[in-house]
Amino acid sequence: METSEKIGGGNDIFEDNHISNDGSICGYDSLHHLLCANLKPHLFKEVSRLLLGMNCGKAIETLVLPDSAKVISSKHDFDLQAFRFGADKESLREPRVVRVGLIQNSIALPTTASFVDQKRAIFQKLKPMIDAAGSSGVNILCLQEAWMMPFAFCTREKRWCEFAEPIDGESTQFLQEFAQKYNMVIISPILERDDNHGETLWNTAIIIGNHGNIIGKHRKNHIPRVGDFNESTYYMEGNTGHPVFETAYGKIAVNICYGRHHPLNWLAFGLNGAEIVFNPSATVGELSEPMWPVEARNAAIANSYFVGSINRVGTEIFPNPFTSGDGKPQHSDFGHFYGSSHFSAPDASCTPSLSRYKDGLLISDMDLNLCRQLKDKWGFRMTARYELYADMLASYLKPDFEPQIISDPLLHKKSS
Ligand SMILES: NC(=O)NCCC(=O)O
Repeated sequence: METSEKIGGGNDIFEDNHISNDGSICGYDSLHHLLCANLKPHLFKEVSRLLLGMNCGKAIETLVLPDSAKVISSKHDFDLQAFRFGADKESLREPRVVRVGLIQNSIALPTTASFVDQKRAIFQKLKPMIDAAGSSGVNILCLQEAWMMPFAFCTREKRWCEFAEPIDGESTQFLQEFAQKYNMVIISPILERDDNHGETLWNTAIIIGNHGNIIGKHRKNHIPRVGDFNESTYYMEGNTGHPVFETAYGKIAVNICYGRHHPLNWLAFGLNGAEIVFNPSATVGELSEPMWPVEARNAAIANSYFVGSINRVGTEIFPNPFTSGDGKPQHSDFGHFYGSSHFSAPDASCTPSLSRYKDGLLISDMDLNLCRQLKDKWGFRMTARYELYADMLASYLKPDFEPQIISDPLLHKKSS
């Protein structure tokens, strides 16, 4: 197919490069829907087998949600999808099914509104979405990276630091009520201000327990220095290691956004025993979209755990134009945050993604027994050569490290 050929056929909103103005791909809100609408059913089934994998030998099943959740989603116009990952029946262990939710959202007011109003409006927008999760019986809910503010870190302007909050600040208090009301663990990624350490800033995920208590926090390990992601102007690499939080519903961890490009970061959460790792993110189409469906799925496979990937949606326009030292003309937005939140499972299956341009709540049941079943089947944990990797890393860290390269002796021989 020619690259300029229109996959969906003759829609005026398409541009030659297939990126439409409304954030959709060729007028569809996800790749899944694009393929479903344009492939014959038997082709769509086969393509889905490869793109979404198989869970226990079957295509991933959808889950029926209570009408109350559907009513809230149509009233507030957000995407609502639900699936279920099964596991094989075991003789000695009962299934360990948890219901997990991911929320993706755009900001609620222009970035020129007062900071107080912007934050309040995001709270208002999230209320019905969290209620829909709660009334659907979600046990663990994760929000997107820095959910309580616009992702202003492209600008390098320091005034956005005002959005930062202590661990027990207003965003946490707002969510604690829902955690208690719905007996739900909530992961809240915020811009943190650490008052006890000189009022420094961090990019932090707070884990709120199902009784509304704060279980702990994790700070983003890897800070991007790519494109407009000028985050290192605001905060440093995290100092909390790779904690796994044992909650009422399973062992969970948080790999914040750019950390998903680092396989050893994923590995460390696995070594500490995580069964579900969340990847709350803020990333844009031009930069990372081809990587998005690959990295989380690979991490789930390699580490025998579930991954919940969340990305914000929409285009956020900032008052003052900025540049990022990459030769691009000055501009006032990051580009389009493409949503597409989804779950990946250790058996290489994954859910379809939420919309590329709409707020959304994605829910999935997952039987955590699948993690050990995959360890037993593929033996990745058992066959890994940690002692070799440890030696390699120890030697790499030495200033006199030399790469282990064995050159073809004929390479540098002078021709006679
Ligand atoms: N928020 C963040 O770390 N974004 C970096 C860009 C990316 O990793 O896709």
